[in-house]
Amino acid sequence: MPSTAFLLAGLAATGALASPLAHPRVGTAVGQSLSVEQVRNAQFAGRHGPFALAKAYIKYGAPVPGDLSAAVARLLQELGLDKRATGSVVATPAQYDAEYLSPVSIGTPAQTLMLDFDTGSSDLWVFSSETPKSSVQGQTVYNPSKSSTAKKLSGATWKISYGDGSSSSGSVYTDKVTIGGLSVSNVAVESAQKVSREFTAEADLDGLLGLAFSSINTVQPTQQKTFFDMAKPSLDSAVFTADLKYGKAGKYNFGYIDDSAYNGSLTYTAVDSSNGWWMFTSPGYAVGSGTLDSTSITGIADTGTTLLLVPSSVVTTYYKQIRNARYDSSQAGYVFPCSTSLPSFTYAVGNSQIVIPGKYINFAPVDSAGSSCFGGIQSDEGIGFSIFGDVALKAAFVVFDGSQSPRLGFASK
Ligand SMILES: CSc1ccc(CNCCO)cc1
Repeated sequence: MPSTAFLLAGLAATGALASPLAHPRVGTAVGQSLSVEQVRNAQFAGRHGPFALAKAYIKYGAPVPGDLSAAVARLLQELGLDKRATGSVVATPAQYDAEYLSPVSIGTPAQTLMLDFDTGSSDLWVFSSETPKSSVQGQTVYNPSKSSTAKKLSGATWKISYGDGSSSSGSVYTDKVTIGGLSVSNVAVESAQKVSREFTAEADLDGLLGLAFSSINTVQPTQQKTFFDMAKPSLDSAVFTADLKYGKAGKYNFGYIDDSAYNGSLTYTAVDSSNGWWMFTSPGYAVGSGTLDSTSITGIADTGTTLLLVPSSVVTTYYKQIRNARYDSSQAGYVFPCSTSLPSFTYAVGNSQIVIPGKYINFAPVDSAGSSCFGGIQSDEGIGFSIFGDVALKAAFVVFDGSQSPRLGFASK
């Protein structure tokens, strides 16, 4: 939270604390008389006593008394003039864009870990000094005992399982967390005392940073807020954006929308957050240059899932267009020759459309021979809803709007 003095100085600089009447326009001298017209200072932050009083203290370099400072801080908040913070951080793809990792600094002095920002879950958990050594194979660990700002959340525990069968659990600390210049104090940092083998195998992944809704955070007995929810009060705008890319680094921004990062305009669509996810309904889809099929697809925007998982009927329609594509039961998914030129897949968002280029849908070879490749579009069978994972999201600039009525914005890029 910027200091009151900082914010006041900022207001003063913008002229918001200046007189309501400013920039007198010098009249014309006629004979001996001179008329001076005064104009209203549109930037004046209104008639607020505390600002006027504080201005006098600032003008004469006197310290602003505590209660005046508190009155000013309250006024700044009421006027929404206290929001200044934003953040921006790179998102680097692991091999085959399986996941995207971003540097996150935790504690004092900073301990920087590479975390997977996951809009499909709501726990910030890390490999730590409490993770069994046998389960740590290359990861960087967070050591709370080396952070002067770490506080043990006494009696708190967490335990999470993910859709891909992986899991982790442990104890909880609160500490300062900084992402791309945006620092938030007292964020719940969940220390892993157990991790499943899938996480041990991901040497470059030091933990997850959940960006779904805090209602599905797993900390007990007292549920904790996500980093985004903790950051919201100081953000310019209650949003974060995901700009993931095919085979190269993308970006997560917090608190603002970079209008230079996308083409055309953003199309917003309603979110059902009742299950804690960024769930929305796409009104239709198309394969290649085909016409839009008005089969709607309801799913979650999930940066922590690699693939696009949709209803089997949609999957069949897509792979029917590809000669030599087949369902390989040993891989539990559709595969095709790696040399195949794949059709695009389009998903509608409101009245607009996001086109996933065919090459994004060649996920990875299924064997070292590299002859057969695994599709980036697979079935959502058994999940209960679809998942717009990285294969879908990296074709768009996505706004996660966490205001009073959460919504998602999509634009092509
Ligand atoms: C083992 S690497 C890993 C990365 C992200 C996640 C969270 N989302 C997955 C979809 O269930 C789980 C495991």
